[in-house]
Amino acid sequence: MSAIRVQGLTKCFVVKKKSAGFTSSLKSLFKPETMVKTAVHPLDFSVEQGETLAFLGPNGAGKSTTIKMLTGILHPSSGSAEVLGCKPWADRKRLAFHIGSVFGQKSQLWYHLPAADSFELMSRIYELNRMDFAKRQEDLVERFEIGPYMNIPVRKLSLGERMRCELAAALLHRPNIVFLDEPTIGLDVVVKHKIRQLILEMNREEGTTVFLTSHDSGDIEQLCKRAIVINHGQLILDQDVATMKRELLTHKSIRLQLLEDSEPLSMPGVETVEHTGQTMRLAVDTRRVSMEAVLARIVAACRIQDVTIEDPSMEEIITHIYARKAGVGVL
Ligand SMILES: Nc1ncnc2c1ncn2[C@@H]1O[C@H](COP(=O)(O)OP(=O)(O)OP(=O)(O)O)[C@@H](O)[C@H]1O
Repeated sequence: MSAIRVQGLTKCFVVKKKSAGFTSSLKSLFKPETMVKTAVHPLDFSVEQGETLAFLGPNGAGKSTTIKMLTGILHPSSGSAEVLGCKPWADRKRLAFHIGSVFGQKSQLWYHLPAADSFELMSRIYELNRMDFAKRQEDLVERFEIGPYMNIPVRKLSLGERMRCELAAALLHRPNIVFLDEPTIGLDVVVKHKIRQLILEMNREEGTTVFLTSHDSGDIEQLCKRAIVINHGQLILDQDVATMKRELLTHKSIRLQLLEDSEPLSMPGVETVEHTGQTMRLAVDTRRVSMEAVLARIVAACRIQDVTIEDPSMEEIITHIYARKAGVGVL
């Protein structure tokens, strides 16, 4: 059975037109002119129960608007959506018992209360049986290793500690689907890894469907089997992540800050994009050379002060998708 089925889903907003100049601004204050902005064009896709889907797109592409329609927060302008057999905006309350959500930039835990109090309140909201709640909480606390933080006000926790509590809270009522919006944003590498492991574990063991938005290609590669890319509210790619990785996530960028001037690095599969004094930027074609080999070569050839490794930006990936559709190579 499909966990999510979307057909011709659209969302338009009526927005005020911005006028330039003092007179026009004054006029629009009394008689505002409006225009219709289409945030989501007719969108069609479905997600199977237990799937792990990355829902991607650049800023303003329409991801949050789509998630808001799928969780019942927004009514669509047209089209239909079924989430676990419910029409989200009509059955919002019923659906809330079966879905969970984590928004990396927003907390669903009460900020001034310890997480334990939020868990208690949520158990009442979700009408959990006392015994089930106690057992589930114990399991999640152990699994997410959040025992030491449960009785500290959430505002005093580090971002990583809070995110583990957030995720555990979202899973308290055993949701069939979790909507994760940038769940690892701002976290360090170790905590990111831990959070990803926990999400995968829940997907494997409880069959939880994962609907993820992220700008972090590590989240996409490690968590999801399938990716949908939208741009300007339109679906432009629906493909498995392994293929996407092979075809689109093929380049990494290495930025180096050196302690002393060095010769340009010459290596097959590595292009020096920028080299001024002690800064260097390299583009690595990971199909031709492994990052391990490139980093080993850099360490042998240069004295490094700092190194940053970046994945292609969402904008670069989108340019590539369009170019590929048009039959032009870009990378
Ligand atoms: N309530 C609203 N009123 C008017 N326009 C809106 C409203 N909500 C969203 N939009 C517009 O709809 C478009 C899609 O926004 P949305 O927040 O869905 O994008 P997004 O893909 O989630 O972006 P981001 O990655 O930056 O969060 C944007 O152009 C945005 O300005």
